[in-house]
This record gives sequence, structure tokens and C-alpha cells, in this order.
Amino acid sequence: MKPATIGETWARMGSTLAGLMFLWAFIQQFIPYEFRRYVEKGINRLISFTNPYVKISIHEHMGDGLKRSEAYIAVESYLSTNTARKAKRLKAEMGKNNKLTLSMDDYEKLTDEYQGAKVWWSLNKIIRSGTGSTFHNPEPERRYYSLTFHKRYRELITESYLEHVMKEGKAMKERKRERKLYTNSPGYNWSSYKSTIWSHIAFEHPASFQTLAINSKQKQEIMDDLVAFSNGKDYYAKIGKAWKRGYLLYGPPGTGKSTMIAAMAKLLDYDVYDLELTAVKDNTELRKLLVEVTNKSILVIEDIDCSLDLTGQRKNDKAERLTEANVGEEKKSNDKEVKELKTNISKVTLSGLLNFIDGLWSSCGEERLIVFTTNYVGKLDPALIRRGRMDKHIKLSYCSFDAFKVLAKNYMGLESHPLFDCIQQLMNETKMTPADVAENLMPKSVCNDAETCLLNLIQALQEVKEEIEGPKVKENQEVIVNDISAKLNPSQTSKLVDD
Ligand SMILES: Nc1ncnc2c1ncn2[C@@H]1O[C@H](COP(=O)(O)OP(=O)(O)OP(=O)(O)O)[C@@H](O)[C@H]1O
Repeated sequence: MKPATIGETWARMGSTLAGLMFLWAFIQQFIPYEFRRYVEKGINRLISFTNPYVKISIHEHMGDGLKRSEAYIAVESYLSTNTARKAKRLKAEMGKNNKLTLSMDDYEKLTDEYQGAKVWWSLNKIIRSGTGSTFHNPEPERRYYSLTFHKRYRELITESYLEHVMKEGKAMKERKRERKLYTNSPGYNWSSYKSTIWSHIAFEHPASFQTLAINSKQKQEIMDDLVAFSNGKDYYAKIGKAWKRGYLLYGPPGTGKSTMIAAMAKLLDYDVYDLELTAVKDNTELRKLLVEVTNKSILVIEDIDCSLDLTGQRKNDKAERLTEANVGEEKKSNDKEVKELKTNISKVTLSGLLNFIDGLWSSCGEERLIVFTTNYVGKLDPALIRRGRMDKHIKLSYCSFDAFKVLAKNYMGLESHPLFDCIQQLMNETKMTPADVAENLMPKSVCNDAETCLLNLIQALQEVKEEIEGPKVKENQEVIVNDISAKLNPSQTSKLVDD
């Protein structure tokens, strides 16, 4: 008799297995549940006894279903380097600097070798039919990586290879890291998540400390403080303090508080979590949001004076005013607004916020900055900004000549100009925010050159000064400017005088 080919053997095995399964399904109907469980357990044990391969699963989400597992993220980036070379089915996504990044597609398999041991990775998913996206289950699909290897490598894989994957994966993730801007604001529903969870976009704010227009001494001091913080892991551990630091940025609108936060994030390569407190329903929701904040991040609460209990009160007042004005045609729209205002009143309390920042963040997470901004530092509850909670108080003020020089370099590439003296003198006598100075330095038409922009600024500064000191100032100042400008460009001078 002719020996069976490999194909025939597989076919025979397949049909035998199918027959056995059919038989088992048939028998199951007649045997009690307990006995069935017993038989199934035995079969499983027999399979694992005869199967020489070990399987480890690494799931994407932690037990609570909210947080992505760090192990999963590390495996994902570890495998991404092999993916482009080895995998046949790839997933492409837009990554850092608008570059496409490739990763394994669902159900794809990859092999890897480590100290002579061959392992197999695959990306699988569990689809939970019938479940929708909810707060607790943001995704109905749950992905997980499976690692399969021969049992003779058990020790090598569990004690050495997995550690190697975690370490390499984390390092790669760090190198490819793209800074993100997270927000909980319902108006910015960038992802499919519900409004109460953070949604994010890539954070590509162009501001840096180099372009930030503040006094150079103050700038250097802040930068040194930030760098010392980010290198301070051992120091914080030694003194027994949680590795976090609070900054209070205060000053009039347009002095660069938001710009400084962007510069901080760029300097340290941190993510930014912009917490809109008025969109947080209550302390429970606040807790959920804060638990989600990752390490190496800045938690920002802007205009803190407008965000806490005060806001509730303000909204209540407005709701009452609208209710009183409920007459005529406006009634319908007022009713709607009153309803929205009443339902949107945040119940987050100052003590709730402080408890979470002090308690929760001290017991979990590290390398985090908290930044509060306000235009009115005097309005804040001293408990909120005491040292230890807000460690560094930074005052951002009107544009100094030092700060102006940074803006002149940013906007016009100018390091010096004969008109700078006049600007310096006016800046010492007036108050103008960097935002207003910057606006005046922007060319108003394509043909505007640097000198025209500087003259625009001088004119604006004169107007501010005039408001403070009266019109006589303008006359005196014009004489000085005209003297300088006449030497530079006569046509510009007449323009200024005419204005
Ligand atoms: N110190 C600064 N350095 C560089 N640019 C600045 C500075 N201050 C303001 N600007 C410019 O003005 C614009 C507004 O500044 P920014 O939003 O940072 O001010 P702010 O203090 O946060 O204001 P607000 O209190 O109203 O939020 C910025 O887009 C930036 O171009």
C-alpha cells in the first residue's frame, strides 16, 4: 500500500477531529453540566500537556477599561520597528511631523528572535457584540497582543525577553513621542469619546522660551527652575516629596500666560492637559479626569478665579436674570439658555480640587506640573496658592524694553534700529501688553517694512501715553520721532505727522 502524503494525513486528521467534535456536541446534550465541565477541564489539561507552546496575552486596557496598559503601549512601539520590515499587513497612521507611522494590522503575526529563541507575536481583538461606547467602556473592541514561544524558553522569555521588550519599547516610544494637547471641554470633541473624557490633538504650538517676550533674567530663572524639576527624580525621592510642582502665572490679559505654558511644554517635552473646570460636573468626575493624566505632563487650569464656586454663582445669577427677562419673543431662547445654564453649573469645590491635587497626585504619578493662570491674583483663595501647592508664583507684566527686543527679533528679525531708543523711552513711560506690541509690529500690508512697523508701534505707544498724560505728550514725542525718522526716511515722517 502506498504511504499517505502529508496533505492526506492532514485531511484525515481534520475529518477525524471534526467527527470527534460532532460526537462531543451530540453527547453533551445527554450528560450533566458538572460532568461536562470535568471532561472539558481534562481535555484542556491534556492539550496543554501535549502542546509544547506557552502563550502570554497583553491586553490594551487595564481592569477598569479606561486606562491603556503601559505594557501594551511598550509592546506596540517595540514591534513597530519590525513591522515595516516583516509584517505583510500594516496599518498606517499620521504621526509626528506629519510622517506616516506603520504598525501591525489586526490579526497579523510577526516573529522575533532573542538569544537564539524564536517567538511569535500576534495582534488580536475581542469584539463585544451589542455593547456601545460608554464612559466605562470607551471601545467595544478590546485588542491584545499574544506572545507564543516554546516552553523550553520559558525562563529566558519571562525573566529576560519581556523586560527587554518593555525597556526597548518605552525608549522607542519616548523617541517617537509627539506632544499632545488634551482637553475635557465639551466644545472640542476631537475624538469619539464622550465629553467627560479627555480628547486630544497633536500639540504643535510654535511658542518657545526663545520667542517668549519677557525680561531675560526672569526667563532664565524660570527655565532653570523647570530643568531642575525635570532632572529632580532622585532629589524629590530623597526629600520624600511627590515629584510635582505648581506654578501660578498671573498678570493682565495678553501678557503671555498661555504662551508661557506652550513654551514650558516645549522645553520639557511634556503633554498639556487643559482642564476646563466649568465643564466638570462634580468632584467625582474631576477625580476620573485627574486619574487619567499621564506622567510628563502639565495640568493647566486657566483663569482659575473664574472656574471654581464663583462660576456657579455667576451662572446662577445669569440664569436668574434671564428668567426675569422672560417676556415676548425672547422667551423661547431665554428658556433654553436658562435650562442649559442650570444644568451646566459645576459642583466642583475648592476643597475637592485641593484634595485631589495634594492626595491623588502625591500617591500616584510623577513628573507633573500644575499651572494655574489668573488675571486677578488678589481674588484667589490663599489656600489655593500657598507655597507647596503653587510653588512658584510668576508675574507676567506689561512689555519691557527687554521683552520688546525679543518681539522685534521674532517679528522683524531686527536686533537694533535707530528708532529703538525712542521706543525704549516710551516703554518706560507707558504700559502696553506684549500682545498689543506684537500686534503693532505685524505688517499691515505686504509692502510694510520694518521701519513702518516700528513707527506704527511708536504711534500706538504715544496714544497710550496721551491717554494717561494728555495731548501735550504727543507733540513732544513727535518732535523726537520726526528728528530720527527724517534722517531715515522723509516720506515715513510726513506720514506719521499727518496721522
Ligand atoms: N510674553 C509674550 N511673548 C511673546 N508673545 C506674546 C507674549 N504675550 C503675549 N504674546 C502674544 O499675544 C498673544 C496673546 O497672548 P497670551 O494668550 O499668551 O496671553 P495671556 O496672558 O494668556 O492672555 P489671557 O489672560 O487673556 O488668556 C499670543 O498669541 C502671543 O502672540
